[in-house]
Amino acid sequence: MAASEASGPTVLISTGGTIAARTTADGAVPALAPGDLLSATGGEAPTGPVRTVDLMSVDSSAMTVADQFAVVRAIAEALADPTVAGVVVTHGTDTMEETAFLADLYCTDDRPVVFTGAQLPADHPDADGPSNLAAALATVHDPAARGRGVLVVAGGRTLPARGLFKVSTVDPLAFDSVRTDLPRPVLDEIPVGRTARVDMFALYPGVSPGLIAAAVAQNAAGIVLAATGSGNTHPDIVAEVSLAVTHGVTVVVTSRVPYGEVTATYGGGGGAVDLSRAGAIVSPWLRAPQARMALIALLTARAEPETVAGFFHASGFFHASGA
Ligand SMILES: NC(=O)C[C@H](N)C(=O)O
Repeated sequence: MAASEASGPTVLISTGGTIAARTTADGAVPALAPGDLLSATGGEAPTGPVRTVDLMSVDSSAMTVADQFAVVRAIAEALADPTVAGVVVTHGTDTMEETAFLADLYCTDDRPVVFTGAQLPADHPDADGPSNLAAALATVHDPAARGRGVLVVAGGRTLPARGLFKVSTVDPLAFDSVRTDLPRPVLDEIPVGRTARVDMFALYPGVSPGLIAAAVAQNAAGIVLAATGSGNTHPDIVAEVSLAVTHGVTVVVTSRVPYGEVTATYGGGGGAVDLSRAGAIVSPWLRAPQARMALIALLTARAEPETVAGFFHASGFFHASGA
């Protein structure tokens, strides 16, 4: 999309979350419509015209995969209008790393797509939502935001969706990134209808291998393991992974550690070397929540294990052999 064509409105898609929440006797719940969110910014940013889409009103921790794909489709529908300058999505922060990443997986348009949210409800005296939304709307008009895929704006910080994770339950600086220059392999068709089931487990000392067997028995198409350290676990888990792969389940290994590359370094029966030999695919940078969204998208498109492996390989950096 040429910059000159996109001089029309920004589309603001609201989905709920704390940015839209009011405090009630039963806890904070999303209640505000996108128009209310806009008025709360008090015209703080020079944003140009804004067209609103009231897509849903949910706490992001309660989002379904169908909801997440609905957000991705709403972004695509907004960008189908060539005059639209860009898109802002308001979303709960709990699972923003997942939905923003899912949107980034299908993002081939140069126009900015910016997610934002808040840590404090809209009726809190220090509510951070209005300034976050104003910053997100301003980002749409920032030439430096073009062609970068989906961005996330919170607490005065702008980060790419790919590699993002939530780092604080309450601090306005809600997010950090495993690294901000990750390659962005993209997928071409946003699926409609039923999506593949992918389960995700964190591994720990004494973890029961039965967890993996249960996922296989319940017909999971894929499993993502947030293993310890650089992708390691107990040999009994490796044995279950091997069985799962034999049953046609695609297994991806990542780490429960927030920073650093996940690599097949360790052996000893339970290391990432052993998991790889058992047929698991190593995700070098994308951590479990984002690796799971990628695996859902790939398996819904009926990707073969080689294609899945190719995606995760392309999501990392080339290492010369022996390096
Ligand atoms: N700060 C937030 O937005 C948290 C909220 N539970 C949500 O994710 O919807």
